[in-house]
Amino acid sequence: MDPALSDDEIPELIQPEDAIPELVPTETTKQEQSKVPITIVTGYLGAGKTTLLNYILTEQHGKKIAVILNEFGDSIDIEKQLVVSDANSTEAKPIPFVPLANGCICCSVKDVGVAAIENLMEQRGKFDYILLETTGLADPGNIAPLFWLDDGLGSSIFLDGIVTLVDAKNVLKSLDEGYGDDPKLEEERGHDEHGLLLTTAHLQISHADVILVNKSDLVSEQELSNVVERIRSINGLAKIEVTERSRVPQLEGMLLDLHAYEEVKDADLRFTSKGHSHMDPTISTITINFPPLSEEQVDQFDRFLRLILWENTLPDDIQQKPFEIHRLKGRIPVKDGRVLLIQGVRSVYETTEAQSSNDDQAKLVLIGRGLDEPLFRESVLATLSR
Ligand SMILES: Nc1nc2c(ncn2[C@@H]2O[C@H](COP(=O)(O)OP(=O)(O)OP(=O)(O)O)[C@@H](O)[C@H]2O)c(=O)[nH]1
Ligand SMILES: [Zn+2]
Repeated sequence: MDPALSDDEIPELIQPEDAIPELVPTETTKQEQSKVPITIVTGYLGAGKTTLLNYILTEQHGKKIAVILNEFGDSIDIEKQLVVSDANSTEAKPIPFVPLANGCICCSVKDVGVAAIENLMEQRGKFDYILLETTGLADPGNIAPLFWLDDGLGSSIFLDGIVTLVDAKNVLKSLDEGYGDDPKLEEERGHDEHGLLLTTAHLQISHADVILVNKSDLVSEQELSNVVERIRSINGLAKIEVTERSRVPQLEGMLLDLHAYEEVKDADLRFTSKGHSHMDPTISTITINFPPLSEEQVDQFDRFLRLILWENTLPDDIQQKPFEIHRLKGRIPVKDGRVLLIQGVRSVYETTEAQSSNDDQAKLVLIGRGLDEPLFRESVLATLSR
């Protein structure tokens, strides 16, 4: 396990006031060599998660993959079963989970979860990859920041991305009515001022980097395209793939090596430019384009980000309705030639820099609840003109 870091050794992930750390391509390569990527797999009961994991464990991918099934995020009951696959076996071998000696209940899920995985690697040797399957009701927005943040704390694992499986036959019903088996939880998340329910299905879709629309054999082509359109309107950033029996056409980029929390590439933002209608009343993706920033505007823009992510409000409170941001990505060119690359999940965000680019417009993409695109655009422009 990593030796404890003293306070001044802990790298700050959020450092709006400080100098922005430089993102150089070698950084990623270095990280990938020394750290183990983790993909979080979410999806409601019966959507096909186990089918997906079995498929992966029997595919010849030449990787040693640990599959962790647990109640993560919903309870401290950290894990039930661990399955490790390696290149030479087609048989998934469950191994007993060794609890942490100091895994007491009052520790945060973060400490317990990340430390447990590290502990496991110490005992079993390093894996090439970790897949963490969450329960049907887990909100990935609570889990993702834990792994992402811990990456900055010298952890030996890093968050590669989130994959959400949906059941093509039932997902529209889930979005409209919730999963129905935990009314209390959905009641807590609440209805907005229009009486719209924020369901677990919404949360699993809005945080996803890849969405597998599974059980496509059970719906007609028309139903399938309705499902895809609805999902796209919620999450304009994710890759969407239609599957049967969870058979993804390739593992790389669909399940493994997603690089979803690394450098924001122009291509990552491409889907969102197509102008999708806001079919889902609860959650939508909005895109804001604006001109490159002057150096003086960089601070103003950062203040804007902090306000919308940390205070859930727009400057001058011009949007009275409450909103909620689940995911954020942006490429913001600065007139001095830099490009700011912004990644966020819930209230956690990170700004890195790339040198020079072809971006002639800044592009900020937000996924969340109650986001009013024209108001946000107006607000960004007003902020920058101060
Ligand atoms: N028709 C059809 N059935 C599928 C498909 N994918 C999975 N199934 C079946 O659906 C059932 C549920 O699949 P699982 O993989 O167990 O779903 P899960 O998400 O892992 O469910 P839990 O692990 O219980 O949370 C199983 O009987 C699968 O064989 C599909 O594409 N089409
Ligand atoms: Zn404790």
